[in-house]
Parts: sequence; structure tokens; C-alpha cells
Amino acid sequence: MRHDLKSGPLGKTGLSNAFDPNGLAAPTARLGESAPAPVKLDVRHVGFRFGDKPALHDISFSIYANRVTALIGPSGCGKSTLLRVFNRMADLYEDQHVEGQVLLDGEDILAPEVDVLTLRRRIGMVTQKPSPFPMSIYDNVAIGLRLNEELTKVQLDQRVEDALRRAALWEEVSGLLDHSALSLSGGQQQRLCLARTMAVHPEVILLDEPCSALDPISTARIEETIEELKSVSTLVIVTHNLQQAARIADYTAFLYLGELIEFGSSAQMFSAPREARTLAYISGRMG
Ligand SMILES: Nc1ncnc2c1ncn2[C@@H]1O[C@H](COP(=O)(O)OP(=O)(O)OP(=O)(O)O)[C@@H](O)[C@H]1O
Repeated sequence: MRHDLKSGPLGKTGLSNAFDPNGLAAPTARLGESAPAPVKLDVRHVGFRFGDKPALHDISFSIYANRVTALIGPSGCGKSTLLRVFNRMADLYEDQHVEGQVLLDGEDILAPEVDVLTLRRRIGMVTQKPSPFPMSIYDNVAIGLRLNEELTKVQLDQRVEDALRRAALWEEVSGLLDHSALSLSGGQQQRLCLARTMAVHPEVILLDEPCSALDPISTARIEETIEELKSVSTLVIVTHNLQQAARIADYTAFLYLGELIEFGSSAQMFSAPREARTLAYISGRMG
């Protein structure tokens, strides 16, 4: 039997009644925050193998609702692999094996009976390498909306424009909406893929180096959007830019050689890391 997360035992929880299976509320992440956040994704003992090559070992931590969590660490430490676990990308490859649990509002998204298409509507992902569909700029953003919602043309146009504005792309493409998405530059394609993911309002948004191909102005705009999106979504971002992690992430997880070395508030991690390896990494002595 398929287990549709939207109509599962907890229903589509949204954010107001997000489930905290451990009763663990987030510690205050930033000065001035008073209300603790519920856990949105609870990562429990997650391991990952490419064939017989291990890539993640016994990863456990919590991702809090309506917060930004950054995954940092040297190249090859498993950041993208962990992000891909959260929307079951390994399902597409026979030789990729995940173990452990990832609870979304208390329900294990790694359970074999979970409807993966429904899951990916709830947990959207923007991959490191932009992958626009070979269709128009407009249709790239509209496609998910047409599949998931019944909108009038006016509503659809508005949602497409809103997503493109949030992705800091509207001003560059507003007169070219019927042009092929493949005619855009790499940085524009990256922002288009961000717009495509944001358009359907996923509960969790996974961003794999979303600013890697962007100039400083576009990067600043995307960081503002990430801050705005926190009111409606939970965000997980992979970044090599430690200043960016410190600026926009409420929490940071430091991975090294497939292990979670340290997890905590970004304020604590970047000012007083507990682990010597974290300190070595953030001070530029490792990686
Ligand atoms: N398709 C694959 N087949 C085999 N090994 C892989 C595959 N993809 C990644 N790996 C390995 O898994 C490990 C983790 O890779 P991953 O891409 O998750 O690292 P990362 O921290 O995101 O790196 P980067 O910062 O360079 O993007 C690395 O050792 C990598 O070589």
C-alpha cells in the first residue's frame, strides 16, 4: 500500500501543527528569538553507500521548522549526498543505498511505502547543476503549478511572475518568457531552477550551492529571498561560502569525511565551535 504523506495519519501538517517527535524544541538560534521552533525533519542514524563505498555514517540531528540550516564541510564530505537523501534521489539509482530514518513531521520519508512524488512536492530541491527543462522560461516555472493546482491563467501568470521575482530573475526575463530556458546563461538557469522549485511552495526547500554561479548582486537578492521564505518554508542549504552560512543560517551542521562533526546554532558554531576539526575548517586550516 502506498503511504501518501499528504493524507497520512498526521495529515498535511503544514507548519502550524508541525510534529516534534522527541519533544525537542530548537534552542534559541539568534539573539532576540523567543519562541522555540518545532522539529521539521528529524535525521536519525542516516548512513549512505554508493555501491560498497560508504559516503555517510550514522548522521543524526534535527532541522527546525521555519529556520535555515546550512550544511558545510570540505569538498567530498557528503553534503550533497545528505541533501539528496531528504528527497529520495537515491531511489533513481540501483547502487545507492540509504539507511536510518528521516522523519518529516514525525513520519519516516525513507519508508518504502512513501509516495515519492508526493514527498518531492513537500520537499523541493534545487540541484547544484542547473537542469532547466527543454521548454520555455514560463513553462519551466508553470509546469509544477499546472500539475498540482487548478489556477486560472491570471493566477498562473501571477505565480510565475512572483516566483521569478523572488529568484531575482524577473527583470532579466520578463520580455522573454516564451524563449527557451536553454538560451539562458548558467547563472540565469540556476535562478530559473530556484523559481521552479519555489513556485509550488514546498514545505521544505533544499538548496545545493544556490549562489555558486551568481554575481554578488544576485547572491544578495537570493539571500533576501531565503530570509523571506522562512516565514512559509524550512530551508536547508549546502554552501562552501562560510560568510554566507554565518549570514543566513540559523543552524549549521559541519560534516567531515561523511560524519557529522558538529551541529549547533550558527552564532555558536562560527564564534565558539566545540570541536577542534570545526575550528580548523572555519579558520581555513582544513579543506
Ligand atoms: N555517483 C557517485 N558514485 C560514487 N561515489 C560518489 C558519487 N557521488 C558522490 N560520490 C562520493 O561520495 C562522497 C560525497 O560526495 P558529495 O557530492 O556528497 O560531497 P560534497 O560534500 O557535496 O562535495 P562538494 O562540496 O565537492 O560538492 C565523495 O567521496 C564522492 O566522491
